[in-house]
Amino acid sequence: MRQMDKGASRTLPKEPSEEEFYRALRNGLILCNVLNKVNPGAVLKVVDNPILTVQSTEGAAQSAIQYFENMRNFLVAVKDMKLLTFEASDLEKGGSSSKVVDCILCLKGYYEWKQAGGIGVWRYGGLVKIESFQKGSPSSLVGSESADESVDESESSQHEQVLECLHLSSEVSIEETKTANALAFLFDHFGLRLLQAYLQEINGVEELPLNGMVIDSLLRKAVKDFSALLVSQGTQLGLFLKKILKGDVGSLSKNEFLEAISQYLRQRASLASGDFSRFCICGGERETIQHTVSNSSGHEEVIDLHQKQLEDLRFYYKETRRQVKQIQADWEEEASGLEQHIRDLEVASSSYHQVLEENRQLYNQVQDLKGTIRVYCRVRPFLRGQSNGQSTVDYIGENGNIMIANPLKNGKEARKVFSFNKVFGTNVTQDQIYADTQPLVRSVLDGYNVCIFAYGQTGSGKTYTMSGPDLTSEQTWGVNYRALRDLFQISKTRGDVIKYEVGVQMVEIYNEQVRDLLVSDGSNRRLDIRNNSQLNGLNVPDASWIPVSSTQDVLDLMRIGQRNRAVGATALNERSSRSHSVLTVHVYGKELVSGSILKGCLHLVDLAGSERVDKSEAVGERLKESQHINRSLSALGDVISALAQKSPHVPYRNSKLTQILQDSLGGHAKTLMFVHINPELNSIGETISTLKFAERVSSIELGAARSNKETGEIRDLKDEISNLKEALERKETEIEQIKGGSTRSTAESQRTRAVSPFYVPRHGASANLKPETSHRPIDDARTSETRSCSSGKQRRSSFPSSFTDKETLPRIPFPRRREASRLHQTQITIPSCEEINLNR
Ligand SMILES: Nc1ncnc2c1ncn2[C@@H]1O[C@H](COP(=O)(O)OP(=O)(O)OP(=O)(O)O)[C@@H](O)[C@H]1O
Repeated sequence: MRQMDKGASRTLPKEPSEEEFYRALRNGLILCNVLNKVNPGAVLKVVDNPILTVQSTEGAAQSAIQYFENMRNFLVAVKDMKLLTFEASDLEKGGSSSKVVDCILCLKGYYEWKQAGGIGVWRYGGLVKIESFQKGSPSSLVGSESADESVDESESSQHEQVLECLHLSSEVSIEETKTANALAFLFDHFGLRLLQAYLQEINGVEELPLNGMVIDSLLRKAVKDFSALLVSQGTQLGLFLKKILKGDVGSLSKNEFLEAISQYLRQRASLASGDFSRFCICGGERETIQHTVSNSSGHEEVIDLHQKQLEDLRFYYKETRRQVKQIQADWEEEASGLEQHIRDLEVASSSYHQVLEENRQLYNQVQDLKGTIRVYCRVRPFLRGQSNGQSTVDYIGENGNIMIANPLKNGKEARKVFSFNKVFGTNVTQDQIYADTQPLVRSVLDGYNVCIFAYGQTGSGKTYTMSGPDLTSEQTWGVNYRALRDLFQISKTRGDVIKYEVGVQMVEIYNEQVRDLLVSDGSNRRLDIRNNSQLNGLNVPDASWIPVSSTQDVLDLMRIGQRNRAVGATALNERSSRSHSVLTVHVYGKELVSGSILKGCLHLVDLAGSERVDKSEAVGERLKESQHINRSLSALGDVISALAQKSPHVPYRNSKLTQILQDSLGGHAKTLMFVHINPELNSIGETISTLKFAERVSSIELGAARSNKETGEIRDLKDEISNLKEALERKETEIEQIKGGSTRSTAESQRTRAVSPFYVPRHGASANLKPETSHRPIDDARTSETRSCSSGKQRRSSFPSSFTDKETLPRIPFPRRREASRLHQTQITIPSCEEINLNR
């Protein structure tokens, strides 16, 4: 339409929307002009002044009328030409747009037929049929001509026309049936061919089971693709066919036309040789056909050439495909190789960790044999609000190394590496910390003495490790609670073999004074420390010794301890960090079959902050506290140094702290120190001195730890000795009586001995006993009957009741136990028979 009417190219956009298309057609101007091109003079009067007429309302109405004229004239003319037509309302909203399009396409087809010479019969759809123009007749339609002239025709000619019409309509219906059949056949043929081609072309369909659903979707896809192809190729097919008609020949007979098509198809078929993707009608050129017809030998050459090229292409394609497959296979092989390699590495790394762990355990065993103090270092995380701080901990190795970076120093001094048994980073949980401590704690039940103490500057996390931040949450419990819980659990599981009793003491050392933290009467008495006495295994015998049998008992006691400490705290300002707290767990066990006695002791020590006085800038009471702390910690340092140098004199007595820990540091105990560091930059000085101290501690060798176990055999030997002694004494008494002397009874001559199965007299107290038995308990748990002392009074033991005769030694309830334990301070010397004789 744009080509045929210049006005249309202005008002009708190149690719109009449906709305734009109808708006351009509504005034009928384009349609009339186009129709006059197709059939000159078809519309005699065309209204053509749209812009001027919209100037006023009156003008607009007038122009609407004129436009209506245009549309009416167009529709009448089209109807007269016996072409497809439509209603004016079809151009409005809701009208039948397909009728408008049909009309225009019909007009177009008619025009093209006319342009091609108007030969033969032209048909459009099943409704329009127009016969060729008679020579010399004006370029108007036969249909319309005959319609115009029909009025003047005679009746016979009318009759002929009716017959002709009937004949034509029957011809049309036959043709239509034939066309429908041909189309159906073609569709079957093409449909199946299409499906065939699809199945051959689509890769991967071999693996796909062809069920009804797959066939449906394949068919749908084939039909869709084919429809798209028909639409896109349809126009070009039309042009190609018209070219055949239009060419040099001008017009062809039906047979010639069909022959030309067949010839073209044959050529294309041989060219395409099965490659359907190249089979495209639009590639066909009339010239080529004609050239081919006239010059078939040249054509064969071209075909040969093309076929060769095609073969080459096929070969390259196959080769490329093979190469791609090869590369794919190589990649797969390489990937599986890499996978295997990664798996090997994983295995290697896991066995590396295993070996590392084994090494660590072996190392710990060697350390145990040497009696080296075990040192674990724990790094406190940055606290809330300090998260952006620069950490002085540069690196933590898996083998117990820690590297401290000092940004204030250069060169060698900028980085220092320290080695310990283990270093725990900031993200380590309380559970993990205890897991490494557990074996040590458990050995208490086998009769070992164990000491675990926490060292580090104020705020570095000592209390966090030993007690935990929150008593109410089991997850955050520190070593103290976990250790006791563990001891209870194991003692329960061993219940059939060993009978255990567990008791605890809790003291603090504040300003070089030892205070009982488990007192219930609020007394604040100074307590003495007894070393080497091993009276009941209690180093501070005056401190309350409370039996515990469950974790709840421990929690209750801890609360009492904390309360007693807190009392001090209000008076003395954050006392907790200014005093050393010592929780001592005593474990007594008796093997039910052998009768052996196990006696273990666990010290859990939370030391006061280790910072220097000058740094804390303390004055007054604080200064005094700091001086005491410093003194006790430096006494600890001196003890450590003396032990490290294996010096003959170790200055334990220089502080209460070292006195309490004497058995753990110098005896045959297992000792573990948790050294804590604060990663903040302003603590770097303290951090370095703390770690240096800890390294010195880790170098001390105490000698292999020894279990405090007294076997049944030893006890039997002791019984025997005691029986022999008694028999000897009886003999001596008899001799004396015979000599006519004394009337003193045997009972009177006996001196009271300690009643505890765990009692060990001070050095030299029983000098006349054989050396190997002089340090051993001289009484027997099985004969725990109290013996009368010189004053004739009965004394009672505060030891676990299960080891004493219950009839003669009732269990002493808390808090009377404390008083009872005090009784044992009285040193009772037991002279030998020789001594008795000498005295006499
Ligand atoms: N491993 C840790 N994870 C999380 N917070 C910690 C850790 N260690 C310590 N803290 C926190 O750091 C603060 C100081 O810890 P803590 O009181 O245990 O230090 P301290 O060395 O016992 O101090 P003081 O010498 O004054 O008794 C507390 O708020 C504690 O909760």
